[in-house]
Amino acid sequence: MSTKLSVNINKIATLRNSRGGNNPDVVKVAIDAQRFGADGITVHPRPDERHIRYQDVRDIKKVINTEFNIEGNCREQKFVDLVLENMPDQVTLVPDELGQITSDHGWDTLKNKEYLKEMIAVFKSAGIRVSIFVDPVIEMVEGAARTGTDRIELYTEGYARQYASGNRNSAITPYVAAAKKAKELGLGLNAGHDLDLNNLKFFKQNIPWLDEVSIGHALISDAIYLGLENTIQIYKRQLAE
Ligand SMILES: CC(=O)[C@@H](O)[C@H](O)COP(=O)(O)O
Ligand SMILES: NCC(=O)COP(=O)(O)O
Repeated sequence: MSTKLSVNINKIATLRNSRGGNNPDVVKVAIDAQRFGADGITVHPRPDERHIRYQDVRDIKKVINTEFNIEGNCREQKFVDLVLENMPDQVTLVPDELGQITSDHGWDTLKNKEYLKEMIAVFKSAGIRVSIFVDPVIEMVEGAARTGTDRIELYTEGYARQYASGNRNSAITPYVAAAKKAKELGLGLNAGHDLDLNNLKFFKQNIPWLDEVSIGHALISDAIYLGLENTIQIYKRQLAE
């Protein structure tokens, strides 16, 4: 089964915002990343617009010819409105608290079951595929299945940290178990956060039915040395059967 690579371009916007102009141009990068082989573009407009701005989402939507994935916290009505206005292929719901430096946990799908059911229904009724950000915990995957979500996105920072410390077999174990449970329950399966050129191939080899990975920070960092086209092609080769 092929696994799609969705390139998260948040960090292009970080660089652009650091000088106040429009260089690098996030719309041009979205066009080129797709031309270079990305199967999708992911953006994560945060409430403080530290990188991707709400207007970027509108501008990028116009140039999408692959898949568009918008990530964010549906507790922000502004985010919900932005998603419904721009109708991406997928929305990924992430339980970020304000002021987090990055996303660092999945949903408690047991405590938030009714809330998630309500919000997922809003997007699904608009025809948008829904994925929810989940830790690799069996009970959380089972809870996700009860919310009506189409997919889960396994939060992979824990895997990346353990892999980097040399414990790749213990790193992958909870993710394989969670992925098997998701498959058993009929959930689509995405993964993301801190995936990189070192750890991606092993993750895919152990979870071959993975639908999509969304990768940003490491991929954009690698592109500084290797070039964006070359980097996207190298990442895609890590996902090849
Ligand atoms: C949800 C997740 O883990 C990432 O997609 C997130 O978009 C990273 O956000 P930053 O780019 O703001 O670190
Ligand atoms: N959902 C994960 C994502 O879009 C990118 O995360 P990262 O590769 O920037 O850590």
